[in-house]
Amino acid sequence: MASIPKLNAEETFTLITRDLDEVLGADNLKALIAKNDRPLRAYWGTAPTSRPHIGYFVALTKIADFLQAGVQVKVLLADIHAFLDNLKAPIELVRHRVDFYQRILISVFKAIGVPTERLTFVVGSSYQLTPEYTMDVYRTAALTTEHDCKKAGAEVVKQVASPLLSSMLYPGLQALDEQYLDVDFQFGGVDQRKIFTYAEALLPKLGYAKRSHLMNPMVPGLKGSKMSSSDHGSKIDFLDPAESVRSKIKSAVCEPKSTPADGNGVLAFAKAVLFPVSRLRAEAAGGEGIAEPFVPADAPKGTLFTIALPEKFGGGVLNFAEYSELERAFVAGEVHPADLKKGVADALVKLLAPVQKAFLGDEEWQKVEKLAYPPPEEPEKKKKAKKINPRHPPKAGVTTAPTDGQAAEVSKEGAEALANGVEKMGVDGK
Ligand SMILES: N[C@@H](Cc1ccc(O)cc1)C(=O)O
Repeated sequence: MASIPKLNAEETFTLITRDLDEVLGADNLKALIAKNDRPLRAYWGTAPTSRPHIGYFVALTKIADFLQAGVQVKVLLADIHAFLDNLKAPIELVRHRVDFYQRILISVFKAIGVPTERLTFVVGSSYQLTPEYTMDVYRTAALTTEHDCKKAGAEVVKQVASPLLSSMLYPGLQALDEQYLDVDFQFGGVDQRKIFTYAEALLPKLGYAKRSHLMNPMVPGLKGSKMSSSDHGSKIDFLDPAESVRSKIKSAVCEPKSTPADGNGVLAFAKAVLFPVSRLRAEAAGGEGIAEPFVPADAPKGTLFTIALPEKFGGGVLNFAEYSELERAFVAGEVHPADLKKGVADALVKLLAPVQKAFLGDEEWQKVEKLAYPPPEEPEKKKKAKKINPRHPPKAGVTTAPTDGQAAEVSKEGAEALANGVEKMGVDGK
């Protein structure tokens, strides 16, 4: 990243907050910037659950802005949060995921030109198990109603019919992290908003300072809804091969003349990811520079996104210096959905190429990936292990043969259902 000429207070604030959806506590940040007696400190946290998808580009690109503005940034790999989130994954598995996430995040940061040596990676359990932190978890529990926990976690914590107590602790721990990571602001997607406002109310009650909160917009999934880790058709993973990236974009929702507000996920992705990443690359190349490799070297100066038109329709290239130009042209019907998709797929494939190359050239990382995301058990075997003779159903409270390495208790309802010959099992709530 090219070093930027020293910014004044206003420019610093503008750079820190550009492209964001919302800022809570802006005055506090402005005051710290104006005081200018130490660098600002911030963190972004991620809970290593499912494979990270390309929606993460938004946050990672924004982190590049923070670094450019001189902010010291910590990346929290929130292993305990992943464990708490109704995941039912053993903590050992989560630890492999931490390893996987750290590798992939570093690789993606490098792909977009972020100086990773200026980031500090912190694993949650490295400080969340100390007596001080633990006592603060209890203090938090004693200050928070069940209603407030549920409300705070509604958009973040996995919603299930019968939530585990662990999922209630999740927002409180996230609030405490601001204190223990010693930051001025926490950064995250706008989906974290309810946890952020809860943290603003909680920390002063514990005698700690209220922090500022910066929120990036969410990238809609390719089907027009929020990009979600559990919806495979709507999300593209960082390690998806080029063919799969192309075919997912091809089948994405992209009605002619529609905008992101109408649910056009392809345009929304160009807006939230491709233009900002490209701008970052152009800035790194020295302001006037070209955002190679996304933009061909011979494109006019200032081009951030190009669409190569098919030869059979006359060929040629469309160049865009700003997202608004692309949206205008698309809404005017000057750009066909198929061409937009092709342009977006070309740029994304180029963006992901170095990440895949790094993965394929790193045996250690491949081993970690297998440990972090073991292939699902064969359905045949699973069925066998779970089979219980309905003539001799286990009694309530009796432990059955474990199916996934953990002892499973049969609930009263489950035992009754079995005794009645009902198929559904009440084993361990699964
Ligand atoms: N809640 C964040 C993860 C996170 C966990 C702990 C934190 O302190 C911060 C962030 C997510 O949805 O991914």
